[in-house]
Amino acid sequence: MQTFHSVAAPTVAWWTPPRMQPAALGALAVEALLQEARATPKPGLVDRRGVGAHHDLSLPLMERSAVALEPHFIAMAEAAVRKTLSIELREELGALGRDAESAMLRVTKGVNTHRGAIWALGLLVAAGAQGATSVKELCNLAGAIARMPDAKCVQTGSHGRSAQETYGAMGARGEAMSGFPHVWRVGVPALRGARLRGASEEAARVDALLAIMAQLEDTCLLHRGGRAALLAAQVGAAEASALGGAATDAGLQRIIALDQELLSLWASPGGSADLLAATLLVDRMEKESKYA
Ligand SMILES: CC(C)(COP(=O)(O)OP(=O)(O)OC[C@H]1O[C@@H](n2cnc3c(N)ncnc32)[C@H](O[C@H]2O[C@H](COP(=O)(O)OP(=O)(O)OP(=O)(O)O)[C@@H](O)[C@H]2O)[C@@H]1O)[C@@H](O)C(=O)NCCC(=O)NCCS
Ligand SMILES: Nc1ncnc2[nH]cnc12
Repeated sequence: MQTFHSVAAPTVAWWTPPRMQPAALGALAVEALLQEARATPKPGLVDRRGVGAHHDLSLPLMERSAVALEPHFIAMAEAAVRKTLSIELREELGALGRDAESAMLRVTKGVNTHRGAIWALGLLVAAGAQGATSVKELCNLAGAIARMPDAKCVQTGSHGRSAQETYGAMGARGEAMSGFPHVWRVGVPALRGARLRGASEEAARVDALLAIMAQLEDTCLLHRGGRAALLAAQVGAAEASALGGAATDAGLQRIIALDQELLSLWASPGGSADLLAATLLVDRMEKESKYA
């Protein structure tokens, strides 16, 4: 009779991917902002066609602003490497974010190009620096950081705040504190679904924006045009998606019609644009962490 000698199973050390380095995280954040700004056509927004519903923005200005933010995203990632998830980390990120806003205003000569994006992408970069790798982990950890108090954050009046008071909108703060649901549950699935259907990368990015616009309570739209503007954007984006999105003629026609509608309302979905950038960032961070 054959005897079997027991062989001790090799102890499997759970392999954890090395954390992405702050410099790499900063570069990915800027790349996401540049890809967002250049994606075309985006209803009401700055893109390669023009300036959308903005008198003070342009594609070159958005690009200069994005590039100027790289050292600030790196600094946020470095802070998240040095500190554990704590109020101290939250307060340091808040201070670094305000520094980034000041740098943005210096580069843009006072124009608000990326205030919301600094907030969203800063939190996600910090989450990546703390070792989160999957899309969901990144959004969950960024949400946990956002929910921490920042005693040094002076609550000034803002368009988002007034939209919150007038319409009860959650805004950028609420989106982050909820763990970026419009990124992991809406933007990333739309981006990856469009790619799987064979859409070009640019069309997939526009489709991700449409999916976000169709569901997001964007305080930029509320600030500019109230509920009418928000509804026009949500309905138009949903219709464009249902017609096949940016990879189809019918979808493109509806996108251009929506662009005209938003221009006539002088309304711009800046918050949705930020969450497209956040979608592109976490999509790439997850990929990079698999091959780190
Ligand atoms: C939490 C803060 C972002 C402050 O938020 P709050 O809502 O109080 O202040 P706002 O200045 O209104 O910033 C909100 C910006 O966030 C984007 N956004 C809007 N809706 C949403 C949403 N539902 N989810 C996610 N993000 C959203 C949007 O930002 C983009 O649009 C801006 C450009 O568009 P534009 O229409 O030109 O905007 P304006 O120039 O203001 O209006 P006009 O005069 O032209 O009509 C641009 O910012 C894009 O990024 C909203 O604008 C955070 O900034 C904060 O707390 N700051 C204080 C300092 C701090 O602690 N920072 C560090 C944190 S790590
Ligand atoms: N492409 C864009 N156009 C207008 N506002 C924005 N905020 C962030 N990205 C934007």
